Amino acid sequence: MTEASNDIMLEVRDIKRDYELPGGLFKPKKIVHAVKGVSFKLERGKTLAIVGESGCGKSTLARMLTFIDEPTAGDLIIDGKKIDTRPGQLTAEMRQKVQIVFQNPYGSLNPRQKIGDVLGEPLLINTKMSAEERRDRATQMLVKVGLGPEHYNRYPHMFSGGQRQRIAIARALMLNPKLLVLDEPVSALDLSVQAQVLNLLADLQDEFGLTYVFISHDLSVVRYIADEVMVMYFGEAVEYGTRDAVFSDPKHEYTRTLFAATPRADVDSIRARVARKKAATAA
Ligand SMILES: Nc1ncnc2c1ncn2[C@@H]1O[C@H](COP(=O)(O)OP(=O)(O)OP(=O)(O)O)[C@@H](O)[C@H]1O
Repeated sequence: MTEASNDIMLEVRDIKRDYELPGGLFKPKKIVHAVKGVSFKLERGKTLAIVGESGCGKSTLARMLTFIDEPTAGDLIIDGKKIDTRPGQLTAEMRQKVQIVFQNPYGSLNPRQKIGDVLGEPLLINTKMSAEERRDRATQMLVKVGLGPEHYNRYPHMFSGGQRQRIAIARALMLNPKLLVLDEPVSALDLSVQAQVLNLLADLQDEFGLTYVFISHDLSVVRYIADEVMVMYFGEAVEYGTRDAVFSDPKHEYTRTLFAATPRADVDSIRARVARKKAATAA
């Protein structure tokens, strides 16, 4: 069913997610309203950053966008199609269209799997490609993310955190997705490595026309990467607008507090690093 304009990659309408915490003998069961009705539209090729402190519902939203969690209510429209989020209803095509990259580059790769197999697995499961075609595509993707063909036969422990995150990004791209949900993808990395991975994400976005939902608690990163910003607070979107509008004129008290708590130097230092890195790459 076509529902949205062609320019819109992702539309979320009043999405909610409740969790039921079991009660005990004398304790009634409790409902946690993790996401309380969030709506937004995101154009193709753009980045929406979702920001907020721990427990505000960012990861729950990310899990709903990537079909890991079923919404309690609300609609999800991806690439013009309304998604039937009930278990077992999702098409393989839609599953391939949306991929996720998690925060922890150490936990997200199987230590016993060679990198070539990590990258080849989605192709093995979802396509009819031959072993040689899978190998070629995995090797090409290694190069795209700034690694090399020589890394194909290595194991995850042989890589640094930044390299592992590059591998996780490569794996997410193997099936040509259109939408990438990045859940704190650089939070576990050193600042200089963060800048490199952010640059890589920006380059890949340009090259493949990707749309990003970028979850972060780090305002300096958000300021660099986002076209639009949503601030979540206790499961609600308390602020939503273009990056410049949100940063220059935050409407909600919580956003102002959040901004006041982030030293300006952090923002400037990461921007400067990214600019230096870009200049060095261009030279
Ligand atoms: N599976 C679950 N069962 C019960 N409650 C949950 C579950 N997952 C999340 N919650 C609750 O929902 C709320 C939102 O959690 P969520 O993990 O989405 O927040 P977050 O902003 O991503 O935080 P963090 O950055 O710490 O991951 C929290 O109160 C959390 O305890």
